[in-house]
Amino acid sequence: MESEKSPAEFFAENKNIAGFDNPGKCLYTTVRELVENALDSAESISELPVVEITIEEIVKSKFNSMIGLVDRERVDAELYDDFETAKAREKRLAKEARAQELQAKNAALGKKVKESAAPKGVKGRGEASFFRVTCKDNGRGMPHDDIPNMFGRVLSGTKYGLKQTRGKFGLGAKMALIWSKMSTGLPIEISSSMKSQNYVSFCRLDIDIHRNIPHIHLHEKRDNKDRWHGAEIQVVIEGNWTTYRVYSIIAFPIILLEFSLLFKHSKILHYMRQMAVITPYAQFLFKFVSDSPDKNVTIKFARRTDVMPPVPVETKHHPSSVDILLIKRLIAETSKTNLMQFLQHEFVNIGKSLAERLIGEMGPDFSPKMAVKSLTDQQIVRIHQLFRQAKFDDPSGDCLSPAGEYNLRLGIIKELHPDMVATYSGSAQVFEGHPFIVEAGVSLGGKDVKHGLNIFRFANRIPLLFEQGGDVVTRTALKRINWNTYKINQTQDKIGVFVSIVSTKIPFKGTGKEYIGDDISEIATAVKAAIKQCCIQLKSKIVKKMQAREQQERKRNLSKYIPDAANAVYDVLKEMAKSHASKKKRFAEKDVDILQKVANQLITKETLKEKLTEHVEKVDYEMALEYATQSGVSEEPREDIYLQSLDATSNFLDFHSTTFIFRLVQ
Ligand SMILES: Nc1ncnc2c1ncn2[C@@H]1O[C@H](COP(=O)(O)OP(=O)(O)OP(=O)(O)O)[C@@H](O)[C@H]1O
Repeated sequence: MESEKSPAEFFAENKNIAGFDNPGKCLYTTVRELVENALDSAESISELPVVEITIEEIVKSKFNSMIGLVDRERVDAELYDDFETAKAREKRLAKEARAQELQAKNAALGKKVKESAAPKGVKGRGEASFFRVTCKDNGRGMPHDDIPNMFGRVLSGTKYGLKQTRGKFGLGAKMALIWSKMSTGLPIEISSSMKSQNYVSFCRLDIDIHRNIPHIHLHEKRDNKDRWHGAEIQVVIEGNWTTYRVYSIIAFPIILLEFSLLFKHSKILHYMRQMAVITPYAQFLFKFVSDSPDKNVTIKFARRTDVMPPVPVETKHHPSSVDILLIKRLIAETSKTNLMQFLQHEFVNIGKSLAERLIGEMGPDFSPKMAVKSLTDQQIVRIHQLFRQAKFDDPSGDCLSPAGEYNLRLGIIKELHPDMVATYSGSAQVFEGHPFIVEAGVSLGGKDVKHGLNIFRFANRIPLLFEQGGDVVTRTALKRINWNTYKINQTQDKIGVFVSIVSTKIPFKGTGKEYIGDDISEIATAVKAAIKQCCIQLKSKIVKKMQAREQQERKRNLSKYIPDAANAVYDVLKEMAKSHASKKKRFAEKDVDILQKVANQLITKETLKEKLTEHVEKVDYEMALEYATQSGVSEEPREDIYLQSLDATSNFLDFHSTTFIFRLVQ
């Protein structure tokens, strides 16, 4: 018997496509999807995002009581997959303890800590943990009646226009709901309120996977006393939280180290940190809550700027970017009747005269007035072929919303505290009819940065954390940049490479859409150029720093010899003064003056030391001045200082000088 699969069923069976491959990834992807929806929502109403994410671990017994299942003790232990004999357990624990000790030692010595440091749980599928994930935002909210369909129907509605979006599949929260349905059977809870709405919509629903329709448990309006607007989504899923405070067990004293280890083990925290880099205008509060306090984490990623990139705007398709299916869809959905209007209105960069020329070129079967909906399959193929071969102006990048050089720089400084940073923002370019912009940052030094290359990749302003190896950014940074040329040591220095690509189409590779391939030469070239631009800026800073260091060293070396030199000169003067006193030798008038002062102790060793020190200082100052005038004071490395007001609504008054801006909060 033939049966048809609903889209929801299809994704339930192929959840790896949407990033739900294993419990760890499921928790990660759920958080990601909710955070990205929250940002989209706040940005869509130009509200500076405030996003709160809470992951609450629910132990199995608590979970069972939540669903009304009586917890049963294991009776027949050997029946279970994770059964371990007493001897095997002892062996494993000893091995783990040894590994931890070694780790602590290595970490204390500043050695690289292997990622596998987390103690592995015992083998078996029985390890399931449950998590309540809550994400609250201050965004647009959702219309009361639309909520069930927004969350409970996969692939609902077609997006007609084209624009830069954070999502990869248009599945996001729905996939999280399907996963909760599959792993815990619990519904999703949504609270939402739109601006100036006097009620909060509350909806508890799950999805009828077979019929691909929402199954509503409760949908009601509640009081909105606080005039809140935004959304709060809560879902309970099976997952895995892989952060272990390995060293807290053996009371390792350095908190900072613990923090960096935390980052090492948690993709979610990595993600949050990278999101904070690319979204410095948002405030994130991340909480992990469990029954064991040493596992709990609260991290606030503060907002550092009020400057938000513009909202990406919808654009029409570029003729060289469409395929046959898309042309058919555009024909089916267009409100235009004839071919001429269709070409002019449904694509960018086809004006009236170009439309006429194109139709002429299509052949005698085509005419400007012909009904567009009457085009045959063959005729559509002809149009497609012509679109592929004809020359069109490039699409403009105006519809794109890059992070902005200022924001990228701020983000890097606030999250990594590097010693040096350079950023660059390229102009819009095109691949296969899609505009794209590459922005880059390169930093040196900083907090929680390992030696060598640390690569941070962003696509449409979301961090990409998996499948780094094949990515165009990784490959370019590793293979096509000669770091030595820029006085950067590829293995010794702590190098941060940040590349953000925005486009109406990100050419992701792999089923998980976690990396951008290296095969699109336009993108590869732009990435290389952007990184190089940063390196060039850094090189001049590095050279200046080196010169400054040399100068300092010269001063230090000269100062080192001052006591000896003063002693030697003083001894000579003393001898001369003696000779003068005993009239053994005659001296010139002006020397006599000095020698008398030496004899009368008006010039001492100390005087000489003082004078020499003064001289070294003076020479050093003069050289520094000369150097600064030569290289231009304005080009001196300048560090930005940010003062954050306590009250975001305050008015500012800025004092501008050539070297700083002072902002007064009124
Ligand atoms: N926090 C939120 N605030 C307001 N609307 C939301 C929020 N989360 C989801 N939505 C609405 O629900 C819809 C469905 O969300 P979902 O994540 O399933 O798909 P998507 O956002 O369209 O796709 P993707 O997440 O892959 O970009 C969204 O398009 C949006 O309109």
